[in-house]
Amino acid sequence: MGVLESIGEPRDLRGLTDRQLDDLALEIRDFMVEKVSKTGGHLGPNLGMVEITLAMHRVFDSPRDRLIYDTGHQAYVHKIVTGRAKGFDHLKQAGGLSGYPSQAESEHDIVENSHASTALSYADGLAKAYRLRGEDRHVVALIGDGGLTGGMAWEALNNIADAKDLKLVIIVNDNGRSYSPTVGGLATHLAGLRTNPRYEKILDVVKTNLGRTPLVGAPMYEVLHGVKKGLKDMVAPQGMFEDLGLKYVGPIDGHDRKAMETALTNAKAFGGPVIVHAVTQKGFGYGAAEQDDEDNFHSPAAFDPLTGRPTKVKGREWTDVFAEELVAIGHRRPDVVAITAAMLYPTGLNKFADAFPDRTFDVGIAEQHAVTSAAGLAMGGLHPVVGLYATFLNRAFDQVLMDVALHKCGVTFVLDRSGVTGSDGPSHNGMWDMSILQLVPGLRLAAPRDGARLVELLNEAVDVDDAPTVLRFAKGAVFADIEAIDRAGDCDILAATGKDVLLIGVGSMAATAVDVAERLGAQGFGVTVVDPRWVKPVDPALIDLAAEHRFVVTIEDNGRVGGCGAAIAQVLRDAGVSTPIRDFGIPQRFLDHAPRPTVLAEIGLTGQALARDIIELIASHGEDGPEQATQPGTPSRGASGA
Ligand SMILES: Cc1ncc(C[n+]2csc(CCOP(=O)(O)OP(=O)(O)O)c2C)c(N)n1
Ligand SMILES: CC(=O)[C@@H](O)[C@H](O)COP(=O)(O)O
Ligand SMILES: [Mg+2]
Repeated sequence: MGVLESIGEPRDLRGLTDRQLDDLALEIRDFMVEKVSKTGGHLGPNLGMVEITLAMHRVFDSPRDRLIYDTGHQAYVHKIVTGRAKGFDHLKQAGGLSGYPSQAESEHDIVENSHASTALSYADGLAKAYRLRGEDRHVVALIGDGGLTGGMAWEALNNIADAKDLKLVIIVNDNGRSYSPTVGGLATHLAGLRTNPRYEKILDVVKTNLGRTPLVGAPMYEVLHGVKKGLKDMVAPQGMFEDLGLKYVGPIDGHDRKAMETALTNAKAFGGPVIVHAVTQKGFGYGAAEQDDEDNFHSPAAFDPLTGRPTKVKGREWTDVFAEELVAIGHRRPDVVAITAAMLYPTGLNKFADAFPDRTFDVGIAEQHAVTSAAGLAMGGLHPVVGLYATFLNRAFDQVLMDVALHKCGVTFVLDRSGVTGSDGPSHNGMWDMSILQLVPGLRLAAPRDGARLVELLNEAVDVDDAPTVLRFAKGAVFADIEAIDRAGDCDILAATGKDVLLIGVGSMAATAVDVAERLGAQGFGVTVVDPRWVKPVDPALIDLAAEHRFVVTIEDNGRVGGCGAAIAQVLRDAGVSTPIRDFGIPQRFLDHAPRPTVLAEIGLTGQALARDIIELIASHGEDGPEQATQPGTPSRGASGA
């Protein structure tokens, strides 16, 4: 039996010998490669976290001491040593282990939000609470070098630097990468600390004299071992952390568990805020991940553990269509530039960067800065395209509102992973953008239904130079093109079999709307399916169309509250159109992790469920059947919207 099987809780780590702990580290790495190769997940970040996590749980007493993981994608080892190894067969699956910390799973977990750069703020608050309540508890916040490029982290550090008596240990897990190499002055500074020749020289002196120092006894060895391994603030190059007034310990080899334990033990004993700078390698211990320079192992899908190659061939994705079209636009529009917030490859902007390196800006995990910098770029005569995941735009809402829209800047935001993403859990669903962006005066919002419309709408968006424009599309395989059979205003008519129901399918839900129309047609109901293309502002053509139908139904892969359906209902009300309207979307709650199709079925956003609900809606209005005979011809067929 291996050591891993004997670990049911962190206390089981305390009695292990160094040899057993080294064996455990190897077993954990093999375990994660084997399990994640089947389920997919954040393998690269977690392979770099083995020794650090073992040291954290051996030095601190979780859950009395609180361990917080920034972004939370690197907490697999934490889950393994807190009794959840068996859950990895169902990692990120419906009812299975979450890919992030989860309070429902364990008393050892506290922060579930997967948005980066938040850990130090949580830690600041928690440590203050324990101090005020007189509780002798430590807070340990682990943050990556990428997470440290986020503004919130510096807001927290500014406060923590002043709080000398907070029992707070910050571990900077510096692997030099977010997805891609971490950028900016901070990354350069951290690299400087890692490779400072003065630090290396001192270490050599200590190392070579250690054996010959006549006075060296056991205690001295420990001290000097500590110095060699990083407890050397007297020799540390003057870093910005110390300039801030923060005690800094490091850099330390984050794969040397004993060195980490020594540093954490001393940091704990210090009794005030300490930064422990650990240097690790993303993917450490698994060759394919160590050599990964295109982010393939940050969050891989299932792969062959022997070769590291994906087991499923990915089809053409929404991201690919966007990436290719933006390069084409870039060739004809020298004013178009691109901004990424440390996600060059995941957003597809790596293609634009290859073609136009001087016109591509990676600002680090700094969405607020990305948006306002884009406003500056627009004020300077350029047209920025900001590529983000939809959920991460949430934190830059004020910048969109007051820095871009107020100044009527021509900035285009392209929101990937919009709608239900599913497996990455509640904080990763892109389900709020079409609600919050409704509030922004002058902003134009488009939701392409397929690849052809993505190309069309992206070109229309970059031609708008006096207002923010937004495109949003789902995660994964791009949907098959659905051609329009007619136009009404700027809207595409996808089916027209009668006037019982005007079915407005937004973006990825247009294909589902076509499916619903077919199901309703089979029950004799006549349906007009409309894809608005631009959902904000509401197209006036929808007012006339609504007035001509018995019912209006909207379907969107976004929260119902404040979504497109709500906006359309308001416009119809204001126009005096009394046609009953019902909006379908994501209910206002945090959705548990599960694959996208599973979540869509659970919340009723499938063709079958919607058709059933619409028939019930019609019946609830005291009208039981179709009023008009269904006109001949069936709607054009689209792919399923799942
Ligand atoms: C606000 C926000 N923006 C973007 C992301 C996407 N994201 C997830 S992990 C990651 C890189 C994190 O880098 P780092 O903090 O260095 O951790 P590492 O993966 O290197 O351990 C990014 C950009 C996010 N989770 N939150
Ligand atoms: C933790 C994080 O925010 C990212 O790593 C995210 O999990 C990646 O999502 P995709 O797999 O959809 O690119
Ligand atoms: Mg990193």
